[in-house]
Amino acid sequence: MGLDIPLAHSPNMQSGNSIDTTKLEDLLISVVESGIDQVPPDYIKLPHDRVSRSLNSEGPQEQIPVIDLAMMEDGGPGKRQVLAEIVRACEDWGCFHMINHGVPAAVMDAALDAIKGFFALPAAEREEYRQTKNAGKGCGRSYTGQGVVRDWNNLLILTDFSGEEDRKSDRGSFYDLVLAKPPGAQEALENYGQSVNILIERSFSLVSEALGQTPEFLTRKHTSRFGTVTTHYPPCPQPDLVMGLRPHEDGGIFTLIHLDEVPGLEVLKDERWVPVTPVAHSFVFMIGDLLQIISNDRFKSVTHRVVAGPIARTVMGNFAVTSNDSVIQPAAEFCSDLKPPAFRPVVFLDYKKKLVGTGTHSKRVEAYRLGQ
Ligand SMILES: O=C(O)CCC(=O)C(=O)O
Ligand SMILES: [Fe+2]
Repeated sequence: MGLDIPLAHSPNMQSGNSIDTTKLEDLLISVVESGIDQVPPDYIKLPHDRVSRSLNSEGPQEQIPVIDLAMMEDGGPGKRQVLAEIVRACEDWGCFHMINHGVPAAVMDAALDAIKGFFALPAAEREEYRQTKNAGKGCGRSYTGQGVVRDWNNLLILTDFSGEEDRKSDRGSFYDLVLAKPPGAQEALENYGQSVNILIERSFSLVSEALGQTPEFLTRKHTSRFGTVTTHYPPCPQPDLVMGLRPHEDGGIFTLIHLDEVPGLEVLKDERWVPVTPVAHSFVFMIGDLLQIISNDRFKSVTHRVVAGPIARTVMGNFAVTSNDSVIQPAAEFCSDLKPPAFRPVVFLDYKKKLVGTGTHSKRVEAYRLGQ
């Protein structure tokens, strides 16, 4: 979202033109359901953009850290320990599994079941939720644009991140998309939004403290907002030719990814791709680009990708962002004579418009580095 939506996938922002590409073609999921034993040419990546198995098959497989927020409950020492673990995970990995985070397992299950239920609807019913031109919500695909090799996924965008205007918070609903199908979906998603919102606020505080600041540090400077983009990866007959989701960093402050039980997510560590083993009812916390800028490179956004596989996979990405007019720049607290600001300021709305690379990966945040 990613944004490209957030951060990684914003279709409107990616296209840079006014062609309503989402209306011109069938959804990938519908193509797959029609019965194929070969992937369509539009999805075949150039060899250097494919999954290179040899890179991650050597040596013992490391795992991203698992951090248990329940350890904070007894007060002082527990909280210090959790914060120390968060600092270490953010510095070493840029991500970690967060468990016992307060979002009830039943709420997580109901929301993910609603999204899976949507993707299991008859094709004609899914079409009612197709993303249309100038609406950054609904069912579509990531990384539109001419000449772009598609990624092996479909999105269901619940929050419209593409607008020039910030969404009003008084609508009584967490999400822009109203999902009437399958039955009960909207209620499940509203419950989810309410619970995840609390965890997002808590995470803003934890990250602030992990950076050695007060719990309000980030939200005093940057209004907290969050939105949800769900991604479905249909079963793929030739996974080695495609990419579920290309390498990218999320363009928000941080992301909480809610995985199902099917593997596929990989994070880049020390130039090696490390598969993330799903942990039931965890959220995978990932540092986004804005936090890298604000922390002046102390916490770096994590590069990640998704490999396709023979089994369908569905995830919910919860993107912590800020208001469109928020100016993102290295905070004075992280700058000194020895460590001058590494990035020039950028307004969040402008950052969102910055395209993610269409082929070989390059970090978006580097475009704002000073002295380049
Ligand atoms: O599918 C996943 O595990 C990750 C999705 C992702 O990276 C994104 O939506 O930005
Ligand atoms: Fe992402």
